[in-house]
Amino acid sequence: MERQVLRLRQAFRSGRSRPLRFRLQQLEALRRMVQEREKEILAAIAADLSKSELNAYSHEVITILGEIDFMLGNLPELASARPAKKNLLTMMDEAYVQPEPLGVVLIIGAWNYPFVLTMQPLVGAIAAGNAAIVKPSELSENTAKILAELLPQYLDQDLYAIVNGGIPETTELLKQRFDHILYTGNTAVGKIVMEAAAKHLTPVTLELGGKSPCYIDRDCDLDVACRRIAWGKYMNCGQTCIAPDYILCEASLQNQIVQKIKETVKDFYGENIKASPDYERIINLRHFKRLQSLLKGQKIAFGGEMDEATRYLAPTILTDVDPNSKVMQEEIFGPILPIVSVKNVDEAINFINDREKPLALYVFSRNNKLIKRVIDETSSGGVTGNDVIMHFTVNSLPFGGVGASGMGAYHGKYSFDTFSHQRPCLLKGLKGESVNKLRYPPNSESKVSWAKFFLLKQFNKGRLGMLLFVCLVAVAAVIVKHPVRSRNPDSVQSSLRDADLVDFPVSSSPCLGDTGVSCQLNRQHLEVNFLW
Ligand SMILES: NC(=O)C1=CN([C@@H]2O[C@H](COP(=O)(O)OP(=O)(O)OC[C@H]3O[C@@H](n4cnc5c(N)ncnc54)[C@H](O)[C@@H]3O)[C@@H](O)[C@H]2O)C=CC1
Ligand SMILES: CCCCCCCCCC(=O)O
Repeated sequence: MERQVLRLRQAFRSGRSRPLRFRLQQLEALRRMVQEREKEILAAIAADLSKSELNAYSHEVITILGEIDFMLGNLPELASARPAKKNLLTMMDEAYVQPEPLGVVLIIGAWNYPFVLTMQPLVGAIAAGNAAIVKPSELSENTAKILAELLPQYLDQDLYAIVNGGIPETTELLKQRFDHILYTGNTAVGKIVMEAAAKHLTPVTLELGGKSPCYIDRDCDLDVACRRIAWGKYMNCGQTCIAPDYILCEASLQNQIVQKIKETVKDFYGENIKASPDYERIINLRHFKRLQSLLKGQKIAFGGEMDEATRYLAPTILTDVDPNSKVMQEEIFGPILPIVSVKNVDEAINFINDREKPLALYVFSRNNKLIKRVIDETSSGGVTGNDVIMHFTVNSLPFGGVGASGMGAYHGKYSFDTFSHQRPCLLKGLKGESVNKLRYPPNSESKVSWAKFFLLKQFNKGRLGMLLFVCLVAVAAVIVKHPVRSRNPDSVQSSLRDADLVDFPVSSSPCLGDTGVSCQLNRQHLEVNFLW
């Protein structure tokens, strides 16, 4: 492992990953991989999640193609230096922010969208000019295997590597020094990752989970709301980090919601859900049993059927759910939808704020003011009003959690920024020492006062006037000493060129007190000297 990281670091040090042309070429190669090997990729995802290839395409492949296209189209702009605003002391200098790659980054993915959760960060890492190690989840073993096979065929092997394995391999990997780690997965492992990263002071992006609430207001089109919620909850068999975890609504809406979701499920998956190519299975027996245990003691208003052999768990709705029950204590990550009743929106807001900050928050209402109010008075990684999941698909929005649901964000420009250092650059000339005396010892009241003028823009009218006056005196002095012979601009210039050094010890002037300013005009330029 150590040698592998070293190999990548050496390749990064060679500077190969930095030129824009190289990054674009690698991104194009990645796009070629997705297009040319689409069948194998879809088959792997499908096998891991008992998913149709059509769903594998629309849940995963499409996102990656979109992300690559975004980067190819926007990289020149994202990677270019941005001019920075200057202060009075640096106005003659060059100031800009230059994004630079971080170095060797580690991407640890989860199993539920095994292609998206590893490849989307990789697109950002390549775009930003880094070397990267990708560690797919061992639970989605087919995707992990196909990635290990395909990536070296398309990408630079010394800069981008796949490491496969489970906890021992990841533990070993985490001992190495990286320049950034982006981890997707559960909160408990997130803490392990962060602890390991801390040993090297490695910054982390943690894409974690949580219970994403979904509030349905009384003033709402319930048909539309229930259709959208059913889509987001039951897609990938509920194994989506931003799936609506539970519904909050007034008790009177409960039965209608159950009825409408029930009808939608029939529309989506037909009478025989088990036979639907659009309905997936639970990833493994451990998760199946965990979900089974969440149903104990609950009122199942719809669904609940299961088959351990195939890890089938039907789309399920629980009603009158006690907020203290187990199903409301942990992220469900399965096709179980509890409904918790609240009296009104105030109680819903309090309910949300009494718990950990979720990864996503959903609000359904005809009343935009109510939606805005819920957004203003709560916190979550992301929000979608009158829909679910969809904020994930907008790559101009940062995707990430807050508090217990994670830290940092990615997608589109935010991926590029996550894997870049925004390096501040200030380029000065070697002239202007007279102004620089302001910051050199010994310090004085007068220097501090000038520093305030230059850096805090605390204009003191007298001081500003004095500065203008000094400049005027300087120009006047030149003219007196070397009268302009004609109005021809060329001769004015030659008069200035010929000028000897003109020196005005203005500080000695009684009217200027301790200003400490003198003016000099030499052959090249007028220089105001600060004699602090
Ligand atoms: N915020 C987001 O974008 C997403 C968050 N998630 C969250 O991820 C969770 C589901 O994923 P998991 O079951 O955690 O996926 P997982 O079991 O695939 O684990 C994630 C990664 O952590 C590694 N790992 C596991 N145990 C480890 C340990 N002890 N030390 C070091 N590495 C270890 C695994 O090898 C894997 O690569 C849910 O909570 C879900 O909400 C899932 C997808 C997206
Ligand atoms: C058009 C639908 C695309 C949905 C993709 C959702 C993947 C999110 C990853 C996650 O939340 O676990």
